[in-house]
Amino acid sequence: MSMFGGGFGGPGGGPGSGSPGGFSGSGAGKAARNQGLPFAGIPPELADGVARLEATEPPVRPAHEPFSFAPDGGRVSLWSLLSRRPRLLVVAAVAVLAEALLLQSGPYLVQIGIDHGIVARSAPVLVASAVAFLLAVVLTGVATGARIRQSGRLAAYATRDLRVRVFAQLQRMSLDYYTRERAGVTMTRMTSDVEALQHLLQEGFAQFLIQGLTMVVVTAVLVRYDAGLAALTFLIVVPPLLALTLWFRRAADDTYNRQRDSIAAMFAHLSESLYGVRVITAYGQQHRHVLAHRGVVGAYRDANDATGRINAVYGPGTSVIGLLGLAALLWIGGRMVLRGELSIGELTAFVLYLNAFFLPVQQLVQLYTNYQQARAAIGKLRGLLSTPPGVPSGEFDLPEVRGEITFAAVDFAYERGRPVLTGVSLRIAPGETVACVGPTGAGKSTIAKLVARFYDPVSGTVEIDGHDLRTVSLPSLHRQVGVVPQEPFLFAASLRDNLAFARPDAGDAEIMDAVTAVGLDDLVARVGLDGFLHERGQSVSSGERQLIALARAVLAEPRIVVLDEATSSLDLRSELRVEAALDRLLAGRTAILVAHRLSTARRADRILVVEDGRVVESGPHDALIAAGGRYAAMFATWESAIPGTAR
Ligand SMILES: Nc1ncnc2c1ncn2[C@@H]1O[C@H](COP(=O)(O)OP(=O)(O)OP(=O)(O)O)[C@@H](O)[C@H]1O
Repeated sequence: MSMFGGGFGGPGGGPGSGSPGGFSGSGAGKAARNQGLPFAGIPPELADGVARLEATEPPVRPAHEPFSFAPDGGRVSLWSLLSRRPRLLVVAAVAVLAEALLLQSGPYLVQIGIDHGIVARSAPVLVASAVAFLLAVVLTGVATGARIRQSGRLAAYATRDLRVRVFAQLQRMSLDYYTRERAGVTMTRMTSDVEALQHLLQEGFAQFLIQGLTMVVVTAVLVRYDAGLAALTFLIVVPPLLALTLWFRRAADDTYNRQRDSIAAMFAHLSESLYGVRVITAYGQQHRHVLAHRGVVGAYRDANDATGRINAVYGPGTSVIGLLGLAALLWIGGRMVLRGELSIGELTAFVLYLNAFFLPVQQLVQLYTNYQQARAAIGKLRGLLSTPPGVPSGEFDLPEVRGEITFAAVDFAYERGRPVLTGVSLRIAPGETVACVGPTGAGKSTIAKLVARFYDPVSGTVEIDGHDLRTVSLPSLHRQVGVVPQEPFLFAASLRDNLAFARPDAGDAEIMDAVTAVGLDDLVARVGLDGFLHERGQSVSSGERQLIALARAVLAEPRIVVLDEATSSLDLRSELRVEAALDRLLAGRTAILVAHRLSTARRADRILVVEDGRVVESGPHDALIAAGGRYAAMFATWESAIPGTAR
């Protein structure tokens, strides 16, 4: 899009020149005018070309995905994932059934060919059985193709559903979850854990059915050929196989859980190191981090080693049991052929079928490993999905509020036994601006967080216009409470998307109003509304980040503003711009500010001094100065420390 705005602006405006033009002619025209260039408009042949291209595009259905704050419940199983698309499931199951049955016709046709063709010296029977064999091979190929395609689609849908469901749950979780859980662990749930399931769903589900069915069919056929021989063979094979499988299951439970946990630890360390790369580089701690990573990767290696060890026993163990069964069959069956109780064709078919019995056992061993892995992954996902949000949404839709905030005897603690706020009671009138000041760690930000309902009080209530926030629905609350955090977060997206984050439907004119209100016009002129901001806003200055956050809040038009003032100091010009933007944002709104600069606090209607989780003083700047209490002392210290603080 910026190509149109920049590219046609004139000789000086290359695609990278970043003029603010959008696709619309007016935006591009404005850009050109800003540069003092005549705007030639979009050439008609280009516009026609775009129209033709649009006409050939298939209609795009808007994405539909219901979302609510109702707890997920965490019921997730392989069956629940597959059964959400019953039609696809039935088609896949039919393909599996056809494949399994067709696979079993081979040994039977071989037996007919030997006994009734070769031994009976009948060429037509031999040819007929050979043709039938060929046909069975072709049909098996077709059924296998259909099975792979359908089960692949089924797995792709099931994992897509699961990913979206887990993501929705993450959106539902409140801040306490994100404090507790490391980002890397959450990433593992979404990547490695879901992938472990995908593998099983894609191949495992069909293979389980095919191999299971094969075993049932083969058992029936073997019994029909010679019930005694079949019973004897199973007696030799089944008990040791069962014992080995039970041992494997117990051992796998533990080792695969360890594997999941160690992958999560590895991702957690990786993501933290990526986020913290600037600190690591600044303090030259790369080597220490490499060693630490070696530690977590080593734990993952150990877990893989453990799974490898148990697989090294289980896989060959089942093979040996199968081969011993085959040897026993040859010995017993061979003697029966010698005694004339069994034809040579029947023994051949018996041996082939027994082979066909053990092939699935081998496959099932592999699948069982996948299954154990997937079971561990499901356990972890279930844990995440069944975690209720610490701050559940209420039912009541908050109507348009006047903006009165009341704290009634509020106690709060992030961790049990470590109180952060004690007995806080206060009332903020509609339209009033209140600034919280006090020593670091006193609980100022916590008061602000309770107003935005990032957390609930341990006891007491926080109310807006007399409505206890616990009863209020979160979307209706967050529509009316705008939060400007201490460190504004910017997404890797265009400036427009970042500004209009709270109101994606806002038009360019509204966005530009907000931009002008906070004095960000020069940034927009430089990078354009379509200009791309890099991850976490690294490509803009810290003052600009603060102004973008303020413009975002202006555009959201909240009744109540909760603002945690940035502690990073700005140059005088930027600070004055931020202060002016703040005035514009707070005008006519109820506001609670966490003020780290007393220059901000003194301009508020009222100041709350917070110490040790209690409000110890409250009043306008002049009154508190006249009272000569803690605020007056803080202010005197601040004034003497910073020269020229008359502002
Ligand atoms: N998520 C959290 N989990 C546990 N303890 C926390 C959490 N957030 C803050 N705290 C603790 O709660 C206390 C109050 O923190 P708060 O952020 O409200 O202080 P503040 O007055 O805003 O400090 P500052 O001026 O440094 O921002 C501090 O002791 C802090 O260590």
